[in-house]
Amino acid sequence: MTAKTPLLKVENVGIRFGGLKAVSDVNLELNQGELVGLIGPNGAGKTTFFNLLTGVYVPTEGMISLGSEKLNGLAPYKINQKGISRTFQNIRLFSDLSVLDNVKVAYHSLAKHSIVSSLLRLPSHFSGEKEMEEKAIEFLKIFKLESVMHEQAKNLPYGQQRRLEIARALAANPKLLLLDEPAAGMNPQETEELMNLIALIRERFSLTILLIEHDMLLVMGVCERIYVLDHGQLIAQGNPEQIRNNPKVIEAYLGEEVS
Ligand SMILES: Nc1ncnc2c1ncn2[C@@H]1O[C@H](COP(=O)(O)OP(=O)(O)OP(=O)(O)O)[C@@H](O)[C@H]1O
Repeated sequence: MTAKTPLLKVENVGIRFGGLKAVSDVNLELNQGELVGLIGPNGAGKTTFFNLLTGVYVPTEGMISLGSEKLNGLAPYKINQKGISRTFQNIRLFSDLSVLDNVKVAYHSLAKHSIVSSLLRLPSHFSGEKEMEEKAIEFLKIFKLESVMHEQAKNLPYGQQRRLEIARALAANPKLLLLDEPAAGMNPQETEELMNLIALIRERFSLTILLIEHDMLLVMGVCERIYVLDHGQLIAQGNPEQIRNNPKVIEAYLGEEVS
């Protein structure tokens, strides 16, 4: 990939559900290392767009590429292996497992030791497990979850569950991280901590991040560029200042109080 090749390229992508065009003719590019927002009113198609990027839905039109690889039609686990990870609007954790095991499970798909060595309990199985546990604990430190690593995930306060979800997504070592409303349900202090965490992980893991979020303080505070969806179509793109002052965006979404 040359410096000019975008990490993610989305060309004229759309999907139809019966008569509804949930996403239509979307063009979007993300460069390596960018932190970009995706905003829009309820039902605009934002989560559907993430589902298209991650292979949950196959586009009925257009092309999605990660670097030089086409992603259309690949199964979600393949797309994950190629470097796209996501979090969900409604938290999806293994609620009865410990915090540590939630991260270890995410590592398993990448583990070097083979199924055969695991089944036969060969030395390589144990060294692989140990390495995985050490890595998982390192992660939990970054997310300030080390002190609760033996708690069941379901017993964590909401803000910590959100952080654990991001930690799990990162365990797959993605190039591109898709965050679907990570601040939903958080109080202002948790949201601010999350903002700092997003900036930190972007630096630390050389990530590219696409962020769906309704909290405008968060979006405007961390994103370099923002795309705006309305009724499945992109109606604007630009830096936070341009988006804040765009009349179409104000009318469709932001309302006059934000301008
Ligand atoms: N599998 C599906 N079958 C039919 N319609 C769907 C399906 N998935 C999404 N839709 C429709 O597509 C449109 C876009 O929904 P989507 O959830 O992507 O919006 P959103 O921008 O993420 O909204 P919100 O901010 O409320 O999460 C909605 O009208 C929704 O009902």
